Amino acid sequence: MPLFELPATAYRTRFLFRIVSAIQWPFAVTFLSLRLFGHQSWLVHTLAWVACFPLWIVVTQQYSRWRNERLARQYGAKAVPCIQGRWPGNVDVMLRLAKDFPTGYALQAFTDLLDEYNCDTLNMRILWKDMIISRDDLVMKAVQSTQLLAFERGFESRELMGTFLGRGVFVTDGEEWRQNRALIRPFFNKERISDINIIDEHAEQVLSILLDSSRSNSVIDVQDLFARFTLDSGADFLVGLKTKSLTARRPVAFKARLGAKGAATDDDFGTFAYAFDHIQVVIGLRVRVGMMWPLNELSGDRTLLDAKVITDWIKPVVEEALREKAKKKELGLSETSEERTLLDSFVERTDDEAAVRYGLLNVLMASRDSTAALLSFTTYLLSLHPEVMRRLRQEVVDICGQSGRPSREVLQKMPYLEAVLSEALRLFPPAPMGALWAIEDTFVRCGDRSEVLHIPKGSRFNWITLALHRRKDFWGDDCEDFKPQRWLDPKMAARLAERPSMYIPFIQGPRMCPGRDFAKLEASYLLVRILQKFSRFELVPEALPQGAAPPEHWKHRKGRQASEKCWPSTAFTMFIKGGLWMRVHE
Ligand code: HEM
Repeated sequence: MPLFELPATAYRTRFLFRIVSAIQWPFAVTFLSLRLFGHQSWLVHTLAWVACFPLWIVVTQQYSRWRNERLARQYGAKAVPCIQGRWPGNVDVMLRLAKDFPTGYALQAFTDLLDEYNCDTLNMRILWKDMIISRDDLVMKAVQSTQLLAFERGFESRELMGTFLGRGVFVTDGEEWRQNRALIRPFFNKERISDINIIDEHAEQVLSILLDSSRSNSVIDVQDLFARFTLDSGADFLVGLKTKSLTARRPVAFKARLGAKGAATDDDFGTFAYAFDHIQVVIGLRVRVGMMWPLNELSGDRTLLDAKVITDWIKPVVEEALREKAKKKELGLSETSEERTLLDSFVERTDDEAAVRYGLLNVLMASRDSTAALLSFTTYLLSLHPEVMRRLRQEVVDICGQSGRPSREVLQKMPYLEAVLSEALRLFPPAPMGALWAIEDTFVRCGDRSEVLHIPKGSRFNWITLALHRRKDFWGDDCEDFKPQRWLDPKMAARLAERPSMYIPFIQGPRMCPGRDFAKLEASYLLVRILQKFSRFELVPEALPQGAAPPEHWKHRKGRQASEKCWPSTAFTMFIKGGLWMRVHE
Protein backbone atom coordinates (compact mmCIF):
# COMPACT_ATOMS: atom_id res chain seq x y z
CA MET A 1 0.00 0.00 0.00
CA PRO A 2 1.57 3.38 -0.95
CA LEU A 3 2.19 5.60 2.06
CA PHE A 4 -0.35 8.24 0.98
CA GLU A 5 -3.08 5.60 1.00
CA LEU A 6 -2.65 4.97 4.73
CA PRO A 7 -5.82 5.74 6.71
CA ALA A 8 -6.55 9.36 7.58
CA THR A 9 -5.64 8.70 11.22
CA ALA A 10 -2.02 8.01 10.19
CA TYR A 11 -1.40 11.71 9.60
CA ARG A 12 1.58 11.76 11.98
CA THR A 13 3.35 8.99 10.06
CA ARG A 14 2.75 10.81 6.81
CA PHE A 15 3.91 14.10 8.31
CA LEU A 16 7.12 12.41 9.50
CA PHE A 17 7.56 10.90 6.06
CA ARG A 18 7.17 14.34 4.47
CA ILE A 19 9.77 15.83 6.80
CA VAL A 20 12.18 12.97 6.14
CA SER A 21 11.72 13.27 2.39
CA ALA A 22 12.22 17.04 2.62
CA ILE A 23 15.49 16.75 4.57
CA GLN A 24 16.95 13.63 2.99
CA TRP A 25 18.68 15.50 0.16
CA PRO A 26 20.42 18.22 2.17
CA PHE A 27 21.40 15.52 4.67
CA ALA A 28 22.79 13.25 1.95
CA VAL A 29 24.61 16.06 0.12
CA THR A 30 26.23 17.33 3.35
CA PHE A 31 27.22 13.84 4.41
CA LEU A 32 28.77 13.03 1.03
CA SER A 33 30.56 16.39 0.77
CA LEU A 34 32.13 15.99 4.20
CA ARG A 35 33.19 12.47 3.29
CA LEU A 36 34.54 13.52 -0.11
CA PHE A 37 36.60 16.42 1.18
CA GLY A 38 37.66 14.49 4.26
CA HIS A 39 37.21 17.37 6.69
CA GLN A 40 37.86 16.37 10.27
CA SER A 41 37.46 19.70 12.02
CA TRP A 42 34.44 19.86 14.33
CA LEU A 43 33.95 23.50 13.33
CA VAL A 44 33.55 22.61 9.64
CA HIS A 45 31.24 19.73 10.55
CA THR A 46 29.06 21.91 12.78
CA LEU A 47 28.89 24.74 10.24
CA ALA A 48 28.06 22.32 7.41
CA TRP A 49 25.23 20.66 9.34
CA VAL A 50 23.79 23.94 10.62
CA ALA A 51 23.93 25.62 7.21
CA CYS A 52 22.76 22.73 5.06
CA PHE A 53 19.00 23.07 5.65
CA PRO A 54 18.57 26.84 5.17
CA LEU A 55 20.93 26.59 2.21
CA TRP A 56 18.84 23.81 0.78
CA ILE A 57 15.68 25.88 1.15
CA VAL A 58 17.32 28.83 -0.61
CA VAL A 59 18.55 26.63 -3.47
CA THR A 60 15.25 24.80 -3.99
CA GLN A 61 13.31 28.08 -3.78
CA GLN A 62 15.57 29.69 -6.36
CA TYR A 63 15.16 26.64 -8.57
CA SER A 64 11.38 26.63 -8.25
CA ARG A 65 11.22 30.39 -8.95
CA TRP A 66 13.44 29.95 -12.03
CA ARG A 67 11.37 26.98 -13.24
CA ASN A 68 8.07 28.79 -12.77
CA GLU A 69 9.32 31.94 -14.47
CA ARG A 70 10.63 29.91 -17.41
CA LEU A 71 7.31 28.08 -17.76
CA ALA A 72 5.33 31.30 -17.45
CA ARG A 73 7.48 32.99 -20.13
CA GLN A 74 7.04 30.00 -22.40
CA TYR A 75 3.22 30.31 -22.19
CA GLY A 76 3.03 34.11 -22.18
CA ALA A 77 1.85 34.01 -18.56
CA LYS A 78 2.90 35.64 -15.31
CA ALA A 79 3.31 34.27 -11.81
CA VAL A 80 0.56 34.80 -9.25
CA PRO A 81 1.69 37.70 -6.99
CA CYS A 82 3.31 36.27 -3.89
CA ILE A 83 3.22 37.45 -0.27
CA GLN A 84 6.60 38.60 1.03
CA GLY A 85 6.21 37.93 4.75
CA ARG A 86 8.55 39.16 7.47
CA TRP A 87 9.58 35.69 8.56
CA PRO A 88 11.05 32.89 6.45
CA GLY A 89 8.40 30.67 4.88
CA ASN A 90 5.79 33.39 5.61
CA VAL A 91 5.39 31.89 9.08
CA ASP A 92 4.10 35.27 10.28
CA VAL A 93 1.26 35.05 7.73
CA MET A 94 0.45 31.50 8.86
CA LEU A 95 0.30 32.61 12.51
CA ARG A 96 -1.82 35.62 11.58
CA LEU A 97 -4.33 33.36 9.81
CA ALA A 98 -4.37 30.79 12.63
CA LYS A 99 -5.05 33.59 15.14
CA ASP A 100 -7.62 35.37 13.01
CA PHE A 101 -9.87 32.49 11.97
CA PRO A 102 -11.34 31.54 15.32
CA THR A 103 -11.76 35.16 16.42
CA GLY A 104 -12.31 37.14 13.22
CA TYR A 105 -15.16 37.92 10.84
CA ALA A 106 -15.71 35.03 8.40
CA LEU A 107 -12.75 34.79 5.99
CA GLN A 108 -12.01 38.51 6.38
CA ALA A 109 -8.33 37.61 6.87
CA PHE A 110 -8.18 36.46 3.22
CA THR A 111 -9.99 39.56 1.95
CA ASP A 112 -7.58 41.75 3.95
CA LEU A 113 -4.58 40.03 2.35
CA LEU A 114 -6.03 40.45 -1.16
CA ASP A 115 -6.74 44.13 -0.41
CA GLU A 116 -3.25 44.67 1.04
CA TYR A 117 -1.65 43.27 -2.10
CA ASN A 118 -4.21 45.02 -4.32
CA CYS A 119 -4.96 41.92 -6.38
CA ASP A 120 -7.66 39.29 -6.82
CA THR A 121 -5.41 36.23 -6.85
CA LEU A 122 -2.55 35.87 -4.38
CA ASN A 123 -0.01 33.20 -3.50
CA MET A 124 0.38 33.01 0.31
CA ARG A 125 3.28 30.58 -0.14
CA ILE A 126 3.17 29.37 3.44
CA LEU A 127 6.21 27.25 4.39
CA TRP A 128 7.44 27.46 0.82
CA LYS A 129 4.32 25.68 -0.49
CA ASP A 130 2.16 27.41 -3.08
CA MET A 131 -1.19 28.24 -1.47
CA ILE A 132 -3.26 30.42 -3.72
CA ILE A 133 -6.35 32.38 -2.70
CA SER A 134 -8.59 34.00 -5.28
CA ARG A 135 -11.69 36.15 -5.69
CA ASP A 136 -11.18 36.34 -9.47
CA ASP A 137 -14.25 34.89 -11.14
CA LEU A 138 -12.52 33.84 -14.37
CA VAL A 139 -9.70 32.10 -12.55
CA MET A 140 -12.28 30.29 -10.38
CA LYS A 141 -14.26 29.34 -13.47
CA ALA A 142 -11.17 27.79 -15.06
CA VAL A 143 -10.37 25.79 -11.90
CA GLN A 144 -13.94 24.65 -11.20
CA SER A 145 -15.03 24.10 -14.75
CA THR A 146 -13.07 24.53 -17.97
CA GLN A 147 -9.70 23.30 -16.65
CA LEU A 148 -10.99 21.07 -13.84
CA LEU A 149 -9.07 18.10 -15.21
CA ALA A 150 -5.84 19.74 -14.07
CA PHE A 151 -7.09 19.80 -10.45
CA GLU A 152 -8.16 17.26 -7.86
CA ARG A 153 -9.23 16.90 -4.24
CA GLY A 154 -6.40 14.42 -3.83
CA PHE A 155 -5.11 12.55 -0.83
CA GLU A 156 -4.55 15.83 1.04
CA SER A 157 -8.29 16.31 1.42
CA ARG A 158 -8.84 12.69 2.44
CA GLU A 159 -6.13 13.15 5.05
CA LEU A 160 -7.84 16.30 6.31
CA MET A 161 -11.41 14.97 6.35
CA GLY A 162 -11.14 11.19 6.10
CA THR A 163 -12.37 10.35 9.61
CA PHE A 164 -15.55 12.25 8.85
CA LEU A 165 -16.14 11.88 5.10
CA GLY A 166 -14.23 8.66 4.26
CA ARG A 167 -14.06 8.31 0.49
CA GLY A 168 -17.35 10.07 -0.24
CA VAL A 169 -18.22 12.42 -3.07
CA PHE A 170 -16.57 15.50 -1.54
CA VAL A 171 -13.12 13.95 -1.24
CA THR A 172 -12.73 11.71 -4.28
CA ASP A 173 -11.65 12.28 -7.87
CA GLY A 174 -11.83 10.69 -11.31
CA GLU A 175 -13.81 7.49 -11.73
CA GLU A 176 -14.43 7.04 -8.00
CA TRP A 177 -15.95 10.55 -7.78
CA ARG A 178 -18.03 9.97 -10.94
CA GLN A 179 -19.48 6.79 -9.41
CA ASN A 180 -20.25 8.56 -6.13
CA ARG A 181 -21.91 11.38 -8.00
CA ALA A 182 -23.90 9.09 -10.31
CA LEU A 183 -25.36 7.38 -7.27
CA ILE A 184 -26.58 10.65 -5.80
CA ARG A 185 -27.86 12.31 -8.97
CA PRO A 186 -31.17 10.38 -9.41
CA PHE A 187 -32.35 11.53 -5.98
CA PHE A 188 -32.59 15.07 -7.17
CA ASN A 189 -34.88 14.49 -10.13
CA LYS A 190 -37.86 16.83 -10.48
CA GLU A 191 -40.55 14.41 -9.33
CA ARG A 192 -38.78 13.45 -6.17
CA ILE A 193 -37.91 16.96 -5.06
CA SER A 194 -41.42 18.18 -5.96
CA ASP A 195 -42.77 16.01 -3.18
CA ILE A 196 -43.54 18.78 -0.71
CA ASN A 197 -44.94 16.24 1.78
CA ILE A 198 -41.46 15.29 2.90
CA ILE A 199 -40.66 18.89 3.80
CA ASP A 200 -44.12 19.82 5.04
CA GLU A 201 -44.21 17.38 7.94
CA HIS A 202 -41.09 19.00 9.41
CA ALA A 203 -42.11 22.55 8.44
CA GLU A 204 -45.31 22.06 10.47
CA GLN A 205 -43.20 21.18 13.50
CA VAL A 206 -41.10 24.31 13.07
CA LEU A 207 -44.26 26.41 12.82
CA SER A 208 -45.71 24.95 15.94
CA ILE A 209 -42.48 25.58 17.90
CA LEU A 210 -42.38 29.17 16.63
CA LEU A 211 -46.05 29.70 17.51
CA ASP A 212 -45.44 28.46 21.04
CA SER A 213 -42.46 30.73 21.35
CA SER A 214 -44.36 33.72 19.98
CA ARG A 215 -47.38 33.19 22.23
CA SER A 216 -45.23 32.90 25.33
CA ASN A 217 -43.17 35.90 24.13
CA SER A 218 -40.03 33.84 24.68
CA VAL A 219 -36.69 34.01 22.89
CA ILE A 220 -35.65 31.19 20.58
CA ASP A 221 -32.49 30.24 18.69
CA VAL A 222 -33.79 30.00 15.13
CA GLN A 223 -30.42 28.86 13.75
CA ASP A 224 -30.69 25.78 15.96
CA LEU A 225 -34.28 25.28 14.80
CA PHE A 226 -33.29 25.47 11.13
CA ALA A 227 -30.41 23.03 11.63
CA ARG A 228 -32.87 20.54 13.17
CA PHE A 229 -35.36 21.13 10.36
CA THR A 230 -32.77 20.53 7.61
CA LEU A 231 -31.42 17.46 9.41
CA ASP A 232 -34.87 15.92 9.85
CA SER A 233 -36.05 16.69 6.31
CA GLY A 234 -32.68 15.74 4.76
CA ALA A 235 -32.56 12.42 6.65
CA ASP A 236 -36.18 11.72 5.72
CA PHE A 237 -35.67 12.61 2.04
CA LEU A 238 -32.38 10.79 1.59
CA VAL A 239 -32.39 7.96 4.07
CA GLY A 240 -36.04 7.52 4.96
CA LEU A 241 -34.90 8.01 8.55
CA LYS A 242 -36.94 9.87 11.17
CA THR A 243 -34.28 11.69 13.16
CA LYS A 244 -36.89 13.64 15.16
CA SER A 245 -34.38 16.24 16.27
CA LEU A 246 -37.15 18.87 16.26
CA THR A 247 -38.81 17.11 19.17
CA ALA A 248 -35.61 16.85 21.21
CA ARG A 249 -34.54 19.37 23.86
CA ARG A 250 -33.49 22.76 22.45
CA PRO A 251 -31.07 25.35 23.86
CA VAL A 252 -32.64 27.72 26.37
CA ALA A 253 -32.31 31.49 25.99
CA PHE A 254 -30.04 33.29 28.46
CA LYS A 255 -28.86 29.92 29.83
CA ALA A 256 -27.36 28.18 26.79
CA ARG A 257 -23.64 27.75 26.58
CA LEU A 258 -21.57 28.18 23.46
CA GLY A 259 -21.50 25.06 21.27
CA ALA A 260 -19.06 24.20 18.48
CA LYS A 261 -20.90 26.60 16.19
CA GLY A 262 -24.18 27.75 17.70
CA ALA A 263 -25.62 27.10 21.14
CA ALA A 264 -25.32 23.70 22.82
CA THR A 265 -27.78 21.31 24.50
CA ASP A 266 -26.91 18.52 26.92
CA ASP A 267 -29.08 15.63 25.73
CA ASP A 268 -28.40 12.77 23.29
CA PHE A 269 -29.25 14.81 20.25
CA GLY A 270 -27.15 17.70 21.60
CA THR A 271 -24.16 15.34 21.83
CA PHE A 272 -24.61 14.24 18.24
CA ALA A 273 -25.18 17.83 16.99
CA TYR A 274 -22.11 19.01 18.90
CA ALA A 275 -19.97 16.26 17.35
CA PHE A 276 -21.32 16.96 13.87
CA ASP A 277 -20.51 20.66 14.22
CA HIS A 278 -17.26 20.33 16.13
CA ILE A 279 -15.66 17.94 13.64
CA GLN A 280 -16.29 20.49 10.91
CA VAL A 281 -14.75 23.26 12.99
CA VAL A 282 -11.61 21.15 13.58
CA ILE A 283 -11.33 20.27 9.90
CA GLY A 284 -12.00 23.87 8.90
CA LEU A 285 -9.07 24.95 11.06
CA ARG A 286 -6.83 22.26 9.52
CA VAL A 287 -7.68 23.53 6.03
CA ARG A 288 -6.80 27.09 6.92
CA VAL A 289 -3.64 26.37 8.87
CA GLY A 290 -2.26 24.45 5.88
CA MET A 291 0.22 21.59 5.66
CA MET A 292 1.56 22.08 9.21
CA TRP A 293 -1.76 21.19 10.86
CA PRO A 294 -0.44 17.83 12.20
CA LEU A 295 1.82 19.83 14.55
CA ASN A 296 -1.36 21.13 16.16
CA GLU A 297 -2.55 17.57 16.76
CA LEU A 298 0.66 15.79 17.70
CA SER A 299 -0.90 14.44 20.89
CA GLY A 300 -3.88 12.94 19.09
CA ASP A 301 -6.42 13.22 16.29
CA ARG A 302 -8.93 15.90 17.37
CA THR A 303 -11.65 14.49 15.11
CA LEU A 304 -11.74 10.98 16.57
CA LEU A 305 -14.12 11.53 19.49
CA ASP A 306 -16.61 13.34 17.28
CA ALA A 307 -16.27 10.72 14.54
CA LYS A 308 -17.12 8.03 17.10
CA VAL A 309 -20.27 9.85 18.25
CA ILE A 310 -21.37 10.29 14.62
CA THR A 311 -20.59 6.65 13.80
CA ASP A 312 -22.54 5.38 16.82
CA TRP A 313 -25.51 7.43 15.65
CA ILE A 314 -25.62 6.33 12.02
CA LYS A 315 -24.06 2.85 12.07
CA PRO A 316 -27.15 1.02 13.43
CA VAL A 317 -29.26 2.50 10.61
CA VAL A 318 -26.83 1.28 7.97
CA GLU A 319 -26.48 -2.16 9.59
CA GLU A 320 -30.26 -2.49 9.67
CA ALA A 321 -30.45 -1.62 5.96
CA LEU A 322 -27.75 -4.21 5.20
CA ARG A 323 -29.64 -6.84 7.18
CA GLU A 324 -32.85 -5.94 5.28
CA LYS A 325 -30.98 -6.34 2.01
CA ALA A 326 -29.69 -9.77 3.02
CA LYS A 327 -33.18 -10.81 4.11
CA LYS A 328 -34.73 -9.65 0.85
CA LYS A 329 -32.06 -11.46 -1.12
CA GLU A 330 -32.87 -14.63 0.75
CA LEU A 331 -36.56 -14.24 -0.04
CA GLY A 332 -35.84 -13.27 -3.65
CA LEU A 333 -37.57 -9.85 -3.27
CA SER A 334 -36.59 -6.51 -4.83
CA GLU A 335 -37.79 -2.95 -4.07
CA THR A 336 -39.66 -0.78 -6.54
CA SER A 337 -37.62 2.19 -7.71
CA GLU A 338 -40.15 4.80 -6.39
CA GLU A 339 -39.62 3.62 -2.83
CA ARG A 340 -35.87 3.65 -2.92
CA THR A 341 -33.87 6.04 -0.82
CA LEU A 342 -30.25 7.06 -1.17
CA LEU A 343 -29.46 4.62 1.64
CA ASP A 344 -31.01 1.74 -0.35
CA SER A 345 -29.04 2.77 -3.36
CA PHE A 346 -25.74 2.77 -1.44
CA VAL A 347 -26.61 -0.55 0.19
CA GLU A 348 -27.37 -2.09 -3.18
CA ARG A 349 -23.91 -1.13 -4.43
CA THR A 350 -21.93 -2.53 -1.51
CA ASP A 351 -22.05 -4.58 1.69
CA ASP A 352 -19.32 -2.42 3.17
CA GLU A 353 -20.94 -0.69 6.16
CA ALA A 354 -18.27 2.03 6.35
CA ALA A 355 -18.59 2.92 2.64
CA VAL A 356 -22.37 3.32 2.98
CA ARG A 357 -22.03 5.32 6.18
CA TYR A 358 -19.50 7.72 4.68
CA GLY A 359 -21.55 8.06 1.49
CA LEU A 360 -24.54 9.14 3.55
CA LEU A 361 -22.54 11.45 5.79
CA ASN A 362 -21.22 13.38 2.78
CA VAL A 363 -24.72 14.15 1.58
CA LEU A 364 -26.18 14.72 5.06
CA MET A 365 -23.44 17.19 5.87
CA ALA A 366 -24.06 19.02 2.57
CA SER A 367 -27.81 19.09 3.00
CA ARG A 368 -28.10 19.98 6.67
CA ASP A 369 -25.61 22.75 7.19
CA SER A 370 -25.76 24.74 3.97
CA THR A 371 -29.55 25.04 3.80
CA ALA A 372 -29.69 25.84 7.53
CA ALA A 373 -27.14 28.59 6.89
CA LEU A 374 -29.24 30.01 4.06
CA LEU A 375 -32.34 30.06 6.26
CA SER A 376 -30.51 31.56 9.24
CA PHE A 377 -28.80 34.36 7.34
CA THR A 378 -32.00 35.17 5.42
CA THR A 379 -33.92 35.46 8.70
CA TYR A 380 -31.12 37.55 10.20
CA LEU A 381 -31.17 39.94 7.23
CA LEU A 382 -34.97 40.17 7.32
CA SER A 383 -34.81 41.10 11.00
CA LEU A 384 -32.49 43.99 10.11
CA HIS A 385 -34.62 45.14 7.17
CA PRO A 386 -38.30 45.46 8.13
CA GLU A 387 -39.06 47.13 4.77
CA VAL A 388 -37.87 43.99 2.93
CA MET A 389 -39.78 41.80 5.37
CA ARG A 390 -42.99 43.79 4.70
CA ARG A 391 -42.65 43.53 0.93
CA LEU A 392 -41.82 39.84 1.06
CA ARG A 393 -44.72 39.12 3.36
CA GLN A 394 -47.04 40.98 1.00
CA GLU A 395 -45.90 38.75 -1.86
CA VAL A 396 -46.36 35.63 0.27
CA VAL A 397 -49.87 36.61 1.34
CA ASP A 398 -50.87 37.75 -2.18
CA ILE A 399 -49.68 34.60 -3.88
CA CYS A 400 -50.00 31.86 -1.24
CA GLY A 401 -52.62 33.28 1.13
CA GLN A 402 -52.29 33.42 4.92
CA SER A 403 -52.33 29.67 5.35
CA GLY A 404 -52.09 26.57 3.24
CA ARG A 405 -49.29 24.76 1.47
CA PRO A 406 -47.76 26.37 -1.62
CA SER A 407 -46.85 24.01 -4.46
CA ARG A 408 -43.44 23.94 -6.12
CA GLU A 409 -44.93 25.71 -9.17
CA VAL A 410 -46.34 28.51 -7.01
CA LEU A 411 -43.03 28.93 -5.18
CA GLN A 412 -41.30 29.37 -8.51
CA LYS A 413 -43.56 32.32 -9.36
CA MET A 414 -42.48 34.48 -6.44
CA PRO A 415 -39.89 36.91 -7.83
CA TYR A 416 -39.30 38.84 -4.61
CA LEU A 417 -38.76 35.66 -2.59
CA GLU A 418 -36.26 34.52 -5.20
CA ALA A 419 -34.55 37.93 -5.01
CA VAL A 420 -34.34 37.79 -1.19
CA LEU A 421 -32.80 34.31 -1.24
CA SER A 422 -30.36 35.25 -4.02
CA GLU A 423 -29.24 38.30 -2.08
CA ALA A 424 -28.77 36.27 1.12
CA LEU A 425 -26.76 33.67 -0.86
CA ARG A 426 -24.66 36.48 -2.30
CA LEU A 427 -23.81 38.17 1.01
CA PHE A 428 -23.48 34.97 3.05
CA PRO A 429 -22.77 32.07 0.67
CA PRO A 430 -23.25 28.98 2.88
CA ALA A 431 -20.14 27.37 1.34
CA PRO A 432 -17.93 30.49 1.45
CA MET A 433 -14.75 28.88 0.11
CA GLY A 434 -13.46 25.66 -1.45
CA ALA A 435 -10.17 24.16 -2.53
CA LEU A 436 -8.60 21.91 -5.15
CA TRP A 437 -4.97 20.85 -5.68
CA ALA A 438 -3.23 21.45 -9.05
CA ILE A 439 -1.93 18.17 -10.48
CA GLU A 440 -0.20 19.89 -13.37
CA ASP A 441 1.10 23.32 -14.27
CA THR A 442 -1.93 25.28 -15.40
CA PHE A 443 -2.37 28.57 -17.21
CA VAL A 444 -5.58 30.49 -16.65
CA ARG A 445 -6.87 33.80 -17.98
CA CYS A 446 -7.67 36.21 -15.17
CA GLY A 447 -10.48 38.67 -14.55
CA ASP A 448 -9.61 41.64 -16.72
CA ARG A 449 -8.76 39.16 -19.51
CA SER A 450 -5.46 40.96 -20.14
CA GLU A 451 -3.26 38.48 -18.33
CA VAL A 452 -2.70 34.75 -18.05
CA LEU A 453 -1.67 33.42 -14.64
CA HIS A 454 0.49 30.39 -13.98
CA ILE A 455 -0.79 28.05 -11.26
CA PRO A 456 2.17 25.80 -10.43
CA LYS A 457 1.77 22.04 -10.15
CA GLY A 458 1.26 20.97 -6.53
CA SER A 459 -0.30 24.23 -5.40
CA ARG A 460 -3.48 24.40 -3.39
CA PHE A 461 -6.03 26.66 -5.01
CA ASN A 462 -8.64 28.19 -2.68
CA TRP A 463 -11.62 30.01 -4.18
CA ILE A 464 -13.16 32.56 -1.84
CA THR A 465 -16.80 32.84 -2.95
CA LEU A 466 -17.59 35.20 -0.07
CA ALA A 467 -15.02 37.73 -1.31
CA LEU A 468 -16.12 37.34 -4.95
CA HIS A 469 -19.74 38.03 -3.98
CA ARG A 470 -18.76 41.26 -2.25
CA ARG A 471 -16.60 42.75 -5.02
CA LYS A 472 -17.34 46.43 -5.64
CA ASP A 473 -16.53 46.26 -9.35
CA PHE A 474 -19.25 43.61 -9.86
CA TRP A 475 -21.90 44.64 -7.35
CA GLY A 476 -21.35 48.39 -7.02
CA ASP A 477 -20.54 50.66 -4.07
CA ASP A 478 -23.41 49.13 -2.11
CA CYS A 479 -21.95 45.62 -2.56
CA GLU A 480 -22.06 44.95 1.20
CA ASP A 481 -25.68 46.09 1.62
CA PHE A 482 -28.68 43.78 1.64
CA LYS A 483 -30.70 44.96 -1.36
CA PRO A 484 -32.89 42.22 -2.84
CA GLN A 485 -34.27 44.70 -5.39
CA ARG A 486 -30.95 44.58 -7.26
CA TRP A 487 -32.03 41.14 -8.50
CA LEU A 488 -35.14 42.66 -10.11
CA ASP A 489 -33.18 45.27 -12.03
CA PRO A 490 -32.97 44.36 -15.77
CA LYS A 491 -29.45 45.84 -15.91
CA MET A 492 -28.35 43.40 -13.23
CA ALA A 493 -29.94 40.50 -15.10
CA ALA A 494 -28.07 41.53 -18.27
CA ARG A 495 -24.80 41.77 -16.35
CA LEU A 496 -25.29 38.32 -14.86
CA ALA A 497 -26.20 36.83 -18.23
CA GLU A 498 -22.98 38.23 -19.64
CA ARG A 499 -20.84 37.17 -16.65
CA PRO A 500 -22.54 34.28 -14.78
CA SER A 501 -19.29 33.44 -13.00
CA MET A 502 -19.64 36.53 -10.76
CA TYR A 503 -22.30 34.72 -8.70
CA ILE A 504 -21.58 31.11 -7.72
CA PRO A 505 -23.14 30.08 -4.40
CA PHE A 506 -23.38 26.50 -5.73
CA ILE A 507 -20.07 26.77 -7.66
CA GLN A 508 -20.02 25.82 -11.36
CA GLY A 509 -18.90 23.00 -13.63
CA PRO A 510 -19.00 19.24 -13.03
CA ARG A 511 -18.69 19.48 -9.23
CA MET A 512 -21.58 21.93 -8.97
CA CYS A 513 -23.98 21.25 -6.09
CA PRO A 514 -26.48 18.53 -7.07
CA GLY A 515 -28.80 19.54 -4.20
CA ARG A 516 -29.33 23.10 -5.45
CA ASP A 517 -33.01 22.77 -6.42
CA PHE A 518 -33.89 20.77 -3.32
CA ALA A 519 -32.15 23.36 -1.13
CA LYS A 520 -34.02 26.25 -2.76
CA LEU A 521 -37.32 24.44 -2.52
CA GLU A 522 -36.76 23.56 1.13
CA ALA A 523 -35.75 27.10 2.08
CA SER A 524 -38.52 28.79 0.04
CA TYR A 525 -41.17 26.48 1.41
CA LEU A 526 -40.24 26.97 5.05
CA LEU A 527 -39.86 30.73 4.67
CA VAL A 528 -43.28 31.06 3.02
CA ARG A 529 -44.89 28.99 5.76
CA ILE A 530 -43.21 31.11 8.43
CA LEU A 531 -44.12 34.40 6.77
CA GLN A 532 -47.74 33.35 6.42
CA LYS A 533 -47.86 33.36 10.21
CA PHE A 534 -45.28 35.88 11.37
CA SER A 535 -44.78 39.52 10.47
CA ARG A 536 -41.70 40.49 12.46
CA PHE A 537 -38.42 38.95 13.61
CA GLU A 538 -36.82 40.75 16.52
CA LEU A 539 -33.14 40.10 17.23
CA VAL A 540 -32.34 39.54 20.91
CA PRO A 541 -28.54 39.70 21.11
CA GLU A 542 -28.59 39.68 24.95
CA ALA A 543 -29.63 36.01 24.80
CA LEU A 544 -26.38 34.98 23.10
CA PRO A 545 -24.14 32.61 25.05
CA GLN A 546 -21.08 34.22 26.53
CA GLY A 547 -18.34 34.87 23.97
CA ALA A 548 -20.66 34.97 20.95
CA ALA A 549 -21.32 38.72 20.64
CA PRO A 550 -19.42 40.48 17.81
CA PRO A 551 -16.17 41.81 19.35
CA GLU A 552 -15.95 45.54 20.14
CA HIS A 553 -12.97 46.12 17.84
CA TRP A 554 -15.10 45.18 14.80
CA LYS A 555 -16.71 48.60 15.09
CA HIS A 556 -13.47 50.14 13.84
CA ARG A 557 -13.27 47.90 10.77
CA LYS A 558 -14.76 48.68 7.38
CA GLY A 559 -17.84 47.41 5.53
CA ARG A 560 -20.41 45.05 7.05
CA GLN A 561 -18.00 43.99 9.77
CA ALA A 562 -18.33 47.38 11.49
CA SER A 563 -22.11 47.15 11.83
CA GLU A 564 -22.82 43.41 11.92
CA LYS A 565 -25.22 42.45 14.70
CA CYS A 566 -24.16 38.82 14.76
CA TRP A 567 -20.87 36.95 14.38
CA PRO A 568 -20.71 35.33 10.92
CA SER A 569 -18.21 32.52 11.16
CA THR A 570 -17.15 29.57 9.07
CA ALA A 571 -16.15 25.91 9.35
CA PHE A 572 -17.07 23.94 6.18
CA THR A 573 -20.13 26.14 5.94
CA MET A 574 -21.07 29.52 7.32
CA PHE A 575 -22.87 29.84 10.63
CA ILE A 576 -23.74 32.42 13.24
CA LYS A 577 -21.54 31.98 16.28
CA GLY A 578 -23.62 31.21 19.38
CA GLY A 579 -26.89 31.05 17.42
CA LEU A 580 -29.52 33.48 16.15
CA TRP A 581 -31.70 34.41 19.11
CA MET A 582 -34.99 36.06 18.32
CA ARG A 583 -38.53 36.86 19.31
CA VAL A 584 -40.94 36.14 16.49
CA HIS A 585 -44.17 38.13 16.28
CA GLU A 586 -47.44 36.79 14.91
C1 HEM B 1 -28.30 26.56 0.15
C2 HEM B 1 -27.91 25.32 0.17
C3 HEM B 1 -26.70 24.77 -0.51
C4 HEM B 1 -25.58 25.41 -0.96
C5 HEM B 1 -25.27 26.89 -0.93
C6 HEM B 1 -24.71 24.41 -1.50
C7 HEM B 1 -23.48 24.68 -2.07
C8 HEM B 1 -22.61 23.71 -2.52
C9 HEM B 1 -21.30 23.97 -3.03
C10 HEM B 1 -20.66 25.34 -3.15
C11 HEM B 1 -20.75 22.78 -3.36
C12 HEM B 1 -19.35 22.55 -3.91
C13 HEM B 1 -18.43 22.28 -2.77
C14 HEM B 1 -17.04 22.01 -3.22
O1 HEM B 1 -16.85 21.22 -4.15
O2 HEM B 1 -16.11 22.55 -2.60
C15 HEM B 1 -21.72 21.76 -3.05
C16 HEM B 1 -21.50 20.42 -3.26
C17 HEM B 1 -22.41 19.46 -2.93
N1 HEM B 1 -23.68 19.66 -2.43
FE1 HEM B 1 -24.55 21.42 -1.99
N2 HEM B 1 -25.30 23.19 -1.35
C18 HEM B 1 -26.51 23.36 -0.76
C19 HEM B 1 -27.43 22.38 -0.44
C20 HEM B 1 -27.28 21.05 -0.71
C21 HEM B 1 -28.26 20.03 -0.42
C22 HEM B 1 -29.63 20.28 0.19
C23 HEM B 1 -27.71 18.84 -0.79
C24 HEM B 1 -28.27 17.46 -0.71
C25 HEM B 1 -29.45 17.14 -0.32
C26 HEM B 1 -26.40 19.11 -1.33
C27 HEM B 1 -25.52 18.16 -1.80
C28 HEM B 1 -24.26 18.43 -2.26
C29 HEM B 1 -23.31 17.40 -2.64
C30 HEM B 1 -23.54 15.90 -2.59
C31 HEM B 1 -22.15 18.04 -3.07
C32 HEM B 1 -20.86 17.40 -3.56
C33 HEM B 1 -20.82 17.47 -5.07
C34 HEM B 1 -19.52 16.97 -5.67
O3 HEM B 1 -18.44 17.11 -5.07
O4 HEM B 1 -19.59 16.46 -6.78
N3 HEM B 1 -26.17 20.45 -1.26
N4 HEM B 1 -22.84 22.35 -2.53
